[in-house]
Formats: sequence, structure tokens, C-alpha cells
Amino acid sequence: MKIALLGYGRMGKAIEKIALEKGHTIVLRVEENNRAQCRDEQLAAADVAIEFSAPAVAVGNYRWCFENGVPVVSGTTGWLEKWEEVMAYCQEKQGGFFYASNFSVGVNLFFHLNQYLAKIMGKFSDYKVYIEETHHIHKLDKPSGTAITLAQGILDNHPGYKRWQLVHEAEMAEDVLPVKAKREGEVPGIHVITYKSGVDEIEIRHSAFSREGFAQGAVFAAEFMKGKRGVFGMDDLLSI
Ligand SMILES: NC(=O)c1ccc[n+]([C@@H]2O[C@H](COP(=O)([O-])OP(=O)(O)OC[C@H]3O[C@@H](n4cnc5c(N)ncnc54)[C@H](O)[C@@H]3O)[C@@H](O)[C@H]2O)c1
Ligand SMILES: O=C(O)C1=N[C@H](C(=O)O)CCC1
Repeated sequence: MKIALLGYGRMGKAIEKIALEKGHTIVLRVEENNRAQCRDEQLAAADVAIEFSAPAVAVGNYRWCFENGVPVVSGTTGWLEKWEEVMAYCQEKQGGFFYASNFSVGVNLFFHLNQYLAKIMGKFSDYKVYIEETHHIHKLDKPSGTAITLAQGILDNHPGYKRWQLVHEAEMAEDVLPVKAKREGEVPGIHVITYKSGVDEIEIRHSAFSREGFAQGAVFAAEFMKGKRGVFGMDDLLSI
């Protein structure tokens, strides 16, 4: 399969390694420095684009792919306020779009565990929940896309919470789910959900050892997207 890499940083390079090991070819590598020189024909030569860039530029890359008939798999986080706009343009251009806030299989199992736990804990109001995520110091967005998906999974299943909020020092209302974001060294990604009462606590935790799991999932999604139109996510890929 011919792959265009839109974004060739930490993730782009991890994805390239796995794609080459699986026998795929990289036909285009796009970075901030060479983006202006990249032509439509170069992108259109790819079967699939894999997009891991930055919050401010991701939507422009999706538009570029839809306009050139190339299905795009993206893991860039921090742009979700433009979700509706992306969906409308994808439909208008009959594009193919695959998005995941986290491509690791383990995290996607963790998402389901989180929803199941929230459903149970919603019946026990003595327990208050909070989310804590830890990532490397280079990360631009806060909280992580994964933490937002986890928060949404709780809001959808626990009647005690109406919205989430990034933890600052200010007091939070009872029905607000606190999300704490920590930035430390080169941590690839840790997410912890804690339910705490006056007498004990219950915790579930996912910790990535490296970027390999994210990259494996992204290549797997690209193989799935070859020749596809429409909008897909990890539950489609993993059939869960
Ligand atoms: N969904 C997941 O599983 C997952 C996993 C890891 C990282 N991420 C997200 O992926 C994104 C990239 O992470 P990273 O660690 O590789 O970042 P990075 O900073 O190492 O790399 C970003 C790359 O994007 C390039 N870039 C900048 N502007 C561009 C443009 N207009 N077009 C194409 N490329 C451009 C940069 O030159 C760089 O090569 C972030 O949003 C991060 O949160 C998601
Ligand atoms: O390294 C990053 O940046 C990561 N971003 C994703 C997120 O925001 O959830 C996935 C984990 C790693």
C-alpha cells in the first residue's frame, strides 16, 4: 500500500518504521518546512494518508485529502471544536476519514472498561470521580484527546456528572468531572480514573510503554481505510 505521511515528527517516524516492516511504501513525507512545496499529484499518488501533525493544521490537511480523493487516518488531537465542519466537508467531497484520540488497542479496551465502571459507579453517590493524565513536555494540547474521550465515556454513563473541566485551583461544582493534566519528561501517556469515597478508592489505569502501540494501530487503520469512503473509528476497526 502507498502511504502519505502528513506530519513526520515523533509519531510520523514511529508509523513509518512499522509501515515499512509490513511491506508498505511511503510515497510522501510532509512536514511544516516542506508543506508549501508539496503538490496535489504527490498526495493523490497515495492509497491512504496518515495524519499526525498539530492541532492548528490538522483540519487543513483533512481538507487537502478530501479534495484529492485520498482517505485519511488521523490521530492529531486538540482540533475537535471543528468536528462538525470536518464532517460536512468530508460528506460534500465524499471523503474517507478515520479518527481516533488514541490508536492503541489497550486504550480502546480501557475506554470500554471506563464506560462499564461509570455505569456501575453511577449508583453509588459516595464515590466522586476524577481523571488524571500524564504526558511528555512537548505535548501542545491539554487535556489529552484520550482524557476527553474518557471524560465523555463517564458523562454518557454516570448521571452524577454533567460536564468535565480541566483542573485549575478554583473550586468545582458537584456535577463537574475534574480532569487533571500533568506534563513530565518524555512520558508517552498515562491515564488514571479514580473513584474516591471517604473510606476507600477504586482506580483503573492505562500506561503506554512507548509510541509503538499508537503507531501499530494507525497502520492497521490505514490498511482498513484503503478504498473506503465515510467516517470510521476504532470500534469499527476492532469490532467492539
Ligand atoms: N491518536 C493517537 O493515538 C496519538 C498518539 C500520539 C500522538 N498523537 C497526536 O498526534 C499529533 C502529533 O504528535 P507528535 O508527537 O508526532 O508531534 P510532533 O511535534 O513530533 O510532530 C508533528 C509533525 O507535524 C509537522 N507539521 C507541522 N505543520 C504541518 C502541516 N501543515 N502539515 C503537515 N505536517 C505538519 C511537523 O513538522 C512535525 O513533523 C499530536 O496532536 C498528538 O497529540 C495522537
Ligand atoms: O503524545 C501525545 O501527544 C499523545 N496524544 C494523544 C492524546 O492526546 O490523547 C494520545 C496519547 C499520546
